[in-house]
Amino acid sequence: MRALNRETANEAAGVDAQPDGPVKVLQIGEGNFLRAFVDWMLHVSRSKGGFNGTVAVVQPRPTGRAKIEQLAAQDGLFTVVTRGLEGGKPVERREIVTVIGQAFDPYAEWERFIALAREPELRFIVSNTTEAGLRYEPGPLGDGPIPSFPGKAARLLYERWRAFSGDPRRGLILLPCELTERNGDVLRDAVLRHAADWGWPEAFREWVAQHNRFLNTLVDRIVTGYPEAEQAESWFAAWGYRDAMLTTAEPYHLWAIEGEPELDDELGLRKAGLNVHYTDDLAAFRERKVRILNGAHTWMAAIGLLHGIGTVREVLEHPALGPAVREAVYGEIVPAMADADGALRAYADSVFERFANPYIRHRLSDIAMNSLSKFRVRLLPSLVWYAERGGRIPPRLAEGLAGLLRCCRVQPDGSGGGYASQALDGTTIPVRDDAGLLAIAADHWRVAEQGEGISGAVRRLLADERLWGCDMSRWPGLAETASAIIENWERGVKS
Ligand SMILES: NC(=O)c1ccc[n+]([C@@H]2O[C@H](COP(=O)([O-])OP(=O)(O)OC[C@H]3O[C@@H](n4cnc5c(N)ncnc54)[C@H](O)[C@@H]3O)[C@@H](O)[C@H]2O)c1
Ligand SMILES: O=P(O)(O)OC[C@@H](O)[C@@H](O)[C@H](O)[C@H](O)CO
Repeated sequence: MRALNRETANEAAGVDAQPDGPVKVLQIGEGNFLRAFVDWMLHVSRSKGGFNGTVAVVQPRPTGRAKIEQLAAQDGLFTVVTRGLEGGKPVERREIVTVIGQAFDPYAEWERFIALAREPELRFIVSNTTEAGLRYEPGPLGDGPIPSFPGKAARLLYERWRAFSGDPRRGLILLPCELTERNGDVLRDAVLRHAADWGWPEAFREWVAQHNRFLNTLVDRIVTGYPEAEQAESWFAAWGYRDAMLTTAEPYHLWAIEGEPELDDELGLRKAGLNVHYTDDLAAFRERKVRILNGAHTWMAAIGLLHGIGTVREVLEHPALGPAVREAVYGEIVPAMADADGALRAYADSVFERFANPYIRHRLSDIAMNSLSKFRVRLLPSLVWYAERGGRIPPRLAEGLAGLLRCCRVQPDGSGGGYASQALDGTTIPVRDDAGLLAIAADHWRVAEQGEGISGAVRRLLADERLWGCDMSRWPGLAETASAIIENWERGVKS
């Protein structure tokens, strides 16, 4: 069977996939989420006469090369299957997204990347590099590729400023989708720091600050990536083409953008009927989503993997872990939020309904990627709320922390840079996280295992501010509670 490309899209699905129109969006990130969220939205808008440009996609890290090459081999096309309940009725929709005009590896074609800055109609940069990628990383400026995402964005803006002689009308709108709090502000600050590090003129920095917009945004859609092989094969047989970039997603989607409604004139998203909000108060959207939905995910990922469980739904159906995650959310996370009222509980109800979507299998191993930085953003603020009040240690949040600490009992996996941990039954779990942070965690466990044992490892880990941005070992009772949970697990007392 033939692979998806312009020709097969036309023959097998009657899709005219000639992405014409100027490059208006540069997308830094080839991941499932951006493709099933931003690209899918722009595709919907374009098909309704809204957005009238194309997207150029590059990957943020060298490791994304295989994906970007696959996307390029498919002429930028990929399929999104939306599955779930809409108004109580099951839906399964297939769409071939046709908005990507080019996909290339910026590490292999750095000049081509820089040349995008000179595209007159370029207007937006969208990104998703996970919370780990949206970070200022000092480094030298050479002629070649810049490793970090903010560094790449800075270099690109500098080129644009030079190419258009600082024309205020050529500034860009940056829409980062990372789940970092005030992601637009973080990106702007990192870009300006790079500009200062690299000795670029004050006039450039002024142009960046005054004529480019770094908008804070909040994204919400459960995107579950490539489905199980059996499901994929049966779809391919029915569709008449194969698609290695296929991704599945739930029907629910929300993009809240801190900016004025007129932004929609260029994107056409709201006009196309998509659930996009332009708002001056992103905080409320963000807090409830990151703490409740993502917090529950991060909690389930570590504990579930340790217990040999593969998906979100299986955690919810587990006799002990299902009630435990609900207790974590309703009993500890919701009460620790600013407006702990009925609306938040209703939101939590809707989140558990989405988790239970019978059509999606959300893999814990996907959710677990970069769990250390996710924990800081998604669960730690709830834990801090209790620590600051000096009350009892919230047992379920402590359990989530214990799960993460135990998952971080890692060793190099022999692949040259990778790390692996072990589930409670001794099965290997690959751990994908920042290599520097994993090396720190591995070291604490290694030292403690020479005599101090689990409680020593936990104390060392909690005291290390490089992992959490604070010293969690100072919170009375936390280390003891987390150690006792891990010791119980190791003794065979499962959650
Ligand atoms: N999948 C979802 O349901 C969903 C929903 C909302 C938000 N998100 C966001 O999307 C991110 C990626 O999820 P995905 O489902 O697309 O996963 P994915 O594995 O398909 O893509 C991950 C992307 O992040 C990049 N990345 C990872 N670590 C990085 C680092 N340290 N520096 C730079 N880039 C890095 C990868 O190169 C890749 O482009 C999540 O962390 C989250 O912030 C995902
Ligand atoms: O995508 P990640 O890896 O940042 O986090 C995993 C999930 O919590 C996340 O993808 C949610 O499904 C998503 O944020 C829902 O909008």
